[in-house]
Amino acid sequence: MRIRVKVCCISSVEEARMAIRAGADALGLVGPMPSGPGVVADDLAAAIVRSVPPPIATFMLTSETSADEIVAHQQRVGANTIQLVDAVPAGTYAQIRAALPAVKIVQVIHVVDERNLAEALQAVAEGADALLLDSGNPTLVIKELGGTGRVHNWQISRQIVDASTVPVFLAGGLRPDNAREAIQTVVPFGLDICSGVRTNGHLDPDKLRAFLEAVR
Ligand SMILES: O=C(O)c1ccccc1N[C@@H]1O[C@H](COP(=O)(O)O)[C@@H](O)[C@H]1O
Repeated sequence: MRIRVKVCCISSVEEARMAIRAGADALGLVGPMPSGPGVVADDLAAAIVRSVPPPIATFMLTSETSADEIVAHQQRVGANTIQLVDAVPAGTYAQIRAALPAVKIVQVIHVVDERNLAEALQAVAEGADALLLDSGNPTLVIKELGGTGRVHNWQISRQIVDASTVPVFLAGGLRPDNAREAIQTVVPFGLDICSGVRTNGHLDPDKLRAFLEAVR
């Protein structure tokens, strides 16, 4: 199966073009977050979304947890996919779907221990279109909701992939030199990458090429 690649933390129309030229299937735009290096303002995210041609998917990362705020965020940015980087109350997906029927919902699970398997299956049961397994720590006073550059326990991620009935993306500390091992260990639907293809915060065409070569 062809592994899908989502290039996250896109911060300009030029970076979006570079990622698409290199072979990205999806782009990530990081909204306001309690921490992390990849945040872009909503108006810039909206301009990037408008520049992206089909069939490339645009994922809007949101740390909002109420349906009204999540819907308002999507309406400012216009992305076709919402990536929820924090846990949301039961019933939130249904409320989002009622307001935005054409928009896909991806739930992030921050993988720490075996308890995350139940959390992942609950998100699937609630109707998430896909899962994304990352390495944040939402229990910190200042929440870490992604963009950590750290890998997590891939054996737990593999258990989630095996149990999930929806596609699962793997994120967290992925780089050109660990991408193949990640695919072999976790067998995800796709990989999601931010810091591993950047140099001094900028998307690096050489690292991006090396990553895509390693993956495909
Ligand atoms: O990048 C950020 O600033 C960020 C902040 C809060 C939530 C998510 C964020 N980025 C996402 O984190 C993954 C993993 O990043 P990395 O590859 O470990 O650096 C990234 O793919 C984005 O989806």
